[in-house]
Amino acid sequence: MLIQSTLKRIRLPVSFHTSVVKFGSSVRQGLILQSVSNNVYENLAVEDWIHDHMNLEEKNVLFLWRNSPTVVIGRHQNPWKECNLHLMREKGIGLARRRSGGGTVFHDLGNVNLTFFTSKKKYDRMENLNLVIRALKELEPFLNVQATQRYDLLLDGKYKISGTASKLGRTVAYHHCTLLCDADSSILPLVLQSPYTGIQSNATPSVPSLVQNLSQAHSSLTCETVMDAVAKEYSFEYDNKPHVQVVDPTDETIFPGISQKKQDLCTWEWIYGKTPKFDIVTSFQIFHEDSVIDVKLTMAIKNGCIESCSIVLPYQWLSKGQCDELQNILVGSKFCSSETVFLVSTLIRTSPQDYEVQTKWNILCEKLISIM
Ligand SMILES: Nc1ncnc2c1ncn2[C@@H]1O[C@H](COP(=O)(O)OC(=O)CCCC[C@@H]2CCSS2)[C@@H](O)[C@H]1O
Repeated sequence: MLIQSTLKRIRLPVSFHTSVVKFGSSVRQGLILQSVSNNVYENLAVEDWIHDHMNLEEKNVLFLWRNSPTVVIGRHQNPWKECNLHLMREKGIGLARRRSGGGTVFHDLGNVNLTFFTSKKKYDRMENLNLVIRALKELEPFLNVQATQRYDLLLDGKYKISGTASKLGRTVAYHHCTLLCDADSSILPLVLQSPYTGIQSNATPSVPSLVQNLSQAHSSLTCETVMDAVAKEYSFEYDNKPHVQVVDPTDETIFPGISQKKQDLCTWEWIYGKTPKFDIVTSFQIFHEDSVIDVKLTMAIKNGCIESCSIVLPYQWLSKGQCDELQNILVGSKFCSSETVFLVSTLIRTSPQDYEVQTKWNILCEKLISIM
């Protein structure tokens, strides 16, 4: 049966079989899946699942998905360098690290994501982007949209409407790209602007651009019309009737083992801990009881954990021993505000009833968590 050649290691349930059969038995097959979920971790888990389990030798897959407001960083990026984590927490905007490389983008329900899965041999980003351009031109024939050498899509030669990233496995590959249709363009530049200074890192930097929504150019270009048009063009490419299979990424009967994949993508160890090793070299001032204290902070952070920490300040303000106590408690801990608050409050509780020292540790703790 066809399904046996479709799947390498797993068995798909009946609902999937039916849709697969619908696409006939020709060698060129294109399956279109659309997620019902707006949860970034669930959608990234679908990508992982298809990458790990589907046989893409005789079948290409297009996955369409949208997320609630989230910043998505590349595999080798530093979130503290790429975005404003405080603003994101304040606004309830999530953070996800994807498996592919490249830069940082903002997603919300006005942004469509397209993932093109193929065998490694058939992987061709320009072909996919040309398909997207054709789809957009079906909707608005005079739309001025071009692909660049770095696989961005530009509107009117100037405004980025799509960014690309990809993952090449041993035999399979995927190319995924965004399409800004009607995203929140006022928050986008604010969340992608890091307020933190003094980060020294070799992590992949993003390449900022001027962005625009497609709906701003033509009100007809909404997420729905654009997704439909891309699905139509993709079907046309594979001589299929346009048929989009709606999938639920939490359905273990369709995607066995997917909840574990989602869990992996949600962990602190993946999102923050995978940040390439970096240093923070910075200085700041503390205003305390009519005096100004100059503080120099140097930290090395590896796997998201503080490997070394040096706080240099006038010892008349905080003795060397008290300063060392603070440094020592931080070394080995996560570079994370909740962990730092917990550790400093533990330090305060175990110390003698010295109110002045407790206040000073608290002030330093506030400064530290402001950069986390
Ligand atoms: N949603 C979206 N679409 C297009 N461009 C964006 C978007 N958000 C931000 N930007 C702009 O791109 C740069 C970063 O460009 P840069 O080239 O550095 O990175 C990318 O493009 C990565 C694209 C990843 C696509 C994946 C597909 C599914 S999961 S995420 C950023 O500073 C903004 O100026």
